Amino acid sequence: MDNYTFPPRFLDSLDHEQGFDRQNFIDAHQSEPAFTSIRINPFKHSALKKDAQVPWCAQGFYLNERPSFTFDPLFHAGAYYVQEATSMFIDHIMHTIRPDQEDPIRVLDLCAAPGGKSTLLNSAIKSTDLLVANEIIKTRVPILSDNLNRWGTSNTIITNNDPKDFNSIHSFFDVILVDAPCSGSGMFRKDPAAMNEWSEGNVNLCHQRQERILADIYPALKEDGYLIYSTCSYSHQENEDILDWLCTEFDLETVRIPIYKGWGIVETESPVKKAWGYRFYPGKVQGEGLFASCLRKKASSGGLSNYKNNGQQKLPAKEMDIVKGYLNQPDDFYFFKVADDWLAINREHKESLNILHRHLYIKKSGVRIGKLAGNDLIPDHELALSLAIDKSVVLDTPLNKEQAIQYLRRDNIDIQIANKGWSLMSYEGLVLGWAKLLPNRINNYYPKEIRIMTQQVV
Ligand SMILES: C[S@@+](CC[C@H](N)C(=O)[O-])C[C@H]1O[C@@H](n2cnc3c(N)ncnc32)[C@H](O)[C@@H]1O
Repeated sequence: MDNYTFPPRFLDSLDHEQGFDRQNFIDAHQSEPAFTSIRINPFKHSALKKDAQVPWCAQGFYLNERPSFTFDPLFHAGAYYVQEATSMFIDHIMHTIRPDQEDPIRVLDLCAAPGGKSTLLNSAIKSTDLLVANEIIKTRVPILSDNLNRWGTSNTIITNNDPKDFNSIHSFFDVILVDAPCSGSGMFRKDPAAMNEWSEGNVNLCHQRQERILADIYPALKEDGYLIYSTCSYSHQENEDILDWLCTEFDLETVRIPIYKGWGIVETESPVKKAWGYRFYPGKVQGEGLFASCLRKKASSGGLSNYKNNGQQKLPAKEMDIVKGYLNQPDDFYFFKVADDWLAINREHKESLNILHRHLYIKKSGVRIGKLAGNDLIPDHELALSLAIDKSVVLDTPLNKEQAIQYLRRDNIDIQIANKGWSLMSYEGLVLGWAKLLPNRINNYYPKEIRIMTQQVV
């Protein structure tokens, strides 16, 4: 990119940063293309074409060319997520702090939309662990839900809360990720227009907001629990200064994450408390700018709160039997109803769900199975994408690529049908959604909010 003009004072502000090489950084912005990378869904196997491996994430891969993801049915089926390679470092942190199978944990992704790091965390934990994915901005919750629905797991709760709403939930989470809103300089190569927004004043405002968010969420972290903090900014104030502030104001200690020299990641130390941080500079790594760090809450910082849960819905047993019939391992689930909808979440999370319900605004929990009309289930789209569905009890219609795109557009599907009733619509063995097969037509139930609306460029 030839006409790359960094904001005045931006490069000067980085000159003293550890590992910053001005010329190398400028060259990377002017001559290197932004990289395309995907992270595959370990729960949904497919024959995806992958090129080189992202060094710090076993499920991360670079693609030599950027395909049209919108027109790839495997993307809509949740076979992978398109994510910055550097963001995948959070996977390495998760595997470092939790190498073995232990007791179930609760993980919070506080600033979650659109859900890149939530799907990553979801892959890094077990189904007996819980993920709470929170997004403060209401209009950004649907994209977060869509991405997590595609991932297919049933151990996630999505909330729409301000960080301060978590203040009353003491010592609840074992891991909290704060992927904070920031000044965004790490994305300059992908989004040069963002350069016009950069100013020292904005960096300052971001710093203040980051402190507020972290102070609000701190009580919700358990003793011995981990706080992962990341930004896509290069500014010292939003990174190392925040670490110094955290280690001064709270009972937190720094956690060193092992890295290999060949990865090109710069390890930094905050000036006062010597807290470790990890900087990713284009030119040194194949990816965009990122800062990540990990802290641990000291064990002496106050006792664990005990939560009592007495909540139990009275549910009609006959209906429950019908609903259970659609899941693979129904005994692994706790079933509940919200209005007319039947939902299920991994049984271990019943108590957490009831506790969170008292404090937070829950937008989605576990998997929405559908509504009953008499003895028939009107299945929900979430059930189709879920790993929990028992495919042997429903019809499954395999589609070729052209038919899959017709389906994803909610167009008529060009196919002969022999059966009648609700059917999964699949592509290369992965489910895209539901359709109702009728004697002389197919009713397409792909949700209209997420249908493909653009024209394919050939
Ligand atoms: C860097 S983005 C998160 C990206 C996301 N973690 C991912 O990997 O896809 C920061 C998020 O913080 C949210 N946010 C903005 N202001 C916030 C605030 N005051 N408190 C908490 N979150 C905020 C934004 O809406 C945005 O979704």
